[in-house]
Amino acid sequence: MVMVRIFPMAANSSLRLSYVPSPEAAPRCRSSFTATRHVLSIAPSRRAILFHLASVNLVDFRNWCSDAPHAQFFGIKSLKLKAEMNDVVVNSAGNLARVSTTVSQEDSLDWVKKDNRRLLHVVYRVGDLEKTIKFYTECLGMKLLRKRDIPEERYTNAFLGYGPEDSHFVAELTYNYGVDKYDLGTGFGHFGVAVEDVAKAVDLIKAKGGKVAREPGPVKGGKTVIAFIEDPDGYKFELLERGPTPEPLCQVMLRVGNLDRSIEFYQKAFGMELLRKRDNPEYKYTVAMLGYGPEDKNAVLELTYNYGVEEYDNGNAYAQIAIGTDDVYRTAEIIKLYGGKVTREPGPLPGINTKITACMDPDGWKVVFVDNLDFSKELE
Ligand SMILES: C[C@@H](O)C(=O)SC[C@H](NC(=O)CC[C@H](N)C(=O)O)C(=O)NCC(=O)O
Repeated sequence: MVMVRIFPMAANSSLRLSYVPSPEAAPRCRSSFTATRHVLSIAPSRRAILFHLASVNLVDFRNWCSDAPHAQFFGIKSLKLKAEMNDVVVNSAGNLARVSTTVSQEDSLDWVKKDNRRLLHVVYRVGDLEKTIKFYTECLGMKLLRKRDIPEERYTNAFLGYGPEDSHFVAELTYNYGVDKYDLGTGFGHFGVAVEDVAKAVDLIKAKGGKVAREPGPVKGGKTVIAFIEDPDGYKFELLERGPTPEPLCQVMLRVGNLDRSIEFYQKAFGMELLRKRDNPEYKYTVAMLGYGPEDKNAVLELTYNYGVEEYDNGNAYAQIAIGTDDVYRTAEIIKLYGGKVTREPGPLPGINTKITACMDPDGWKVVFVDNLDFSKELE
């Protein structure tokens, strides 16, 4: 049996809820912690089902908590956890509608590593959607995956890439009605596209009338053959010569003012792995590759530090990277724990219902975390 305390909340009709296991339930849980704490010690996928897939009926939640097979989760692991769920809101229909958590740094590092994270898409603004779609499909060999028009918000999105969105990193172009020009700023670097033959790719792009900003040849200070081209809005694409890869759209390069600060933030707050760091003193810059898996199979973030440059203008053209997570609520708490600025509190997007949370990295680059299950529903 589980005792439930319900506290009316002053500001709205929601109720604040606190679960306290009864004396009989406590031994089964092997600790005297409250059931609210225990909930945080269960596998993220189960929590996701509980709190984030949909609103959960209060009776089902109570039954779930007192159900013997789940009680195994309430054991030793929960003793180690300092995490505490501090606010469960029950809406007027009796459904659990929102959960906010407080987590320790120690636990958060473990959790983010286990979360199912992947770079989903990079979002940026373009002045002429059809022109860009033509350029990406004809010059870069991308496919137009989907398009959505949101007339009430006066914008259209087009998703382009080298494979389906459920398994590939893709470009999400945004066209805002009537806006044909954006400021790229100085902080945005480029997108990376892996090709097997850079010279051949450049020839094709030239034949199609595309702009080549840097002819094919080994990168300065290295061996990889690269070239730079520009799309119709001036976004740079670095073509990188590599063998066949499942993820040709492979990099987003952003400039940062303090590389070690960024690496720490991306590792701790976003759970990314530092895949490699390379200093190029001859050309006075250092790059760090960060992501959720090896570079040959996954898209990565390339953060570049130019010696002595601590600030950039981020412009208004590049928007953000979206990352999948099993739990936007916990993600937001962890970002805050490491000093990240959450610019959109976790919760469902009006109209779409996909749960997201947004934040800024230390240089003001926006990152959005998207609920994995909601995202797959969006793609259905
Ligand atoms: C292989 C991989 O490491 C690269 O391609 S790095 C590309 C290189 N990057 C930079 O120079 C970054 C610093 C630069 N000042 C900036 O802020 O963009 C690059 O662009 N090389 C140019 C070249 O012609 O080789």
